[in-house]
Amino acid sequence: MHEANPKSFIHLEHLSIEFPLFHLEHRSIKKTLFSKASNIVSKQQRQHQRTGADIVTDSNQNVVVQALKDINLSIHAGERVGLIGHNGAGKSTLLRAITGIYEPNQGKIITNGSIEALLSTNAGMNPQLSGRENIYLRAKRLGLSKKEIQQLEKDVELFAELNEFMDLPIKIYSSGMLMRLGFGLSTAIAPNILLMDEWFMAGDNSFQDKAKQRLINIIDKAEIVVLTTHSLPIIRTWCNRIIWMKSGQIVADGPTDEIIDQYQQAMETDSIS
Ligand SMILES: Nc1ncnc2c1ncn2[C@@H]1O[C@H](COP(=O)(O)OP(=O)(O)OP(=O)(O)O)[C@@H](O)[C@H]1O
Repeated sequence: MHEANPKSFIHLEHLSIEFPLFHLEHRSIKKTLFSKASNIVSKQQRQHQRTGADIVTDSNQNVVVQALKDINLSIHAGERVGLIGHNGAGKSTLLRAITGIYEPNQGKIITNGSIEALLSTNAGMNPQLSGRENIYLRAKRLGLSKKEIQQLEKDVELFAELNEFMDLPIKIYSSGMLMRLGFGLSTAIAPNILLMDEWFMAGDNSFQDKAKQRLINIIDKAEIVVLTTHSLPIIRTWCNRIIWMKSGQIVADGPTDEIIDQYQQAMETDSIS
């Protein structure tokens, strides 16, 4: 396990993110949407296992999805955080906000330490460029030296096993080939802060084993890990802190066993009520 370095942190203050639904401007569509939404909400008010964020109108009368609502949170070096909650609770949005993909509507995101996000297989890659050129592109963004670039290229090439396809544009790759390249690139250099949206594993069995080993390697080296998953065994194995989200807000935050117990109790109560 990596030794805790007090320098890495994630600090979120009053973070809110809304997604405008521009195509829903027409009055009748809004009306239909809200009559449906209010029915769903009233049915689900007692339930923890709802789906999706709240849909509201903002002060300018635009229809928006409230993906995150006033999140206050600090994560420090040594923490392995699992984000849990229903589909659409805001887990991925939270990770994307930390990486800087989404701008906050309100609040602040302050981070310290290099960040790598395993969110999608082709994030940050240019489809017109070859696999090799995409490696150079990433290396340039990371500001690597000539020697480091050579190491990165060798490492990713060996891992991805794309042979002559390495020099062809990635737009012609199959999804499994893209996964090999994207995963190889994202896991080549251990970041201080590792963010993972579910555990992505694909391809044949030998690829899965290799991928798992690579993932374990960067998890061990990272000072902070934040991952979203619906798998409680994965969370129990890897996380020392759980943040339980519901409709864009934090419901509970604490040590893994404590929060998982609360979560399971809530699920049982819902299923028998
Ligand atoms: N680009 C977008 N435009 C509009 N709404 C969006 C957009 N991205 C996400 N949302 C909405 O924001 C809410 C939160 O989504 P998010 O992907 O963060 O949920 P999640 O907790 O990761 O869900 P899951 O467990 O299903 O992956 C959902 O209601 C989703 O529909």
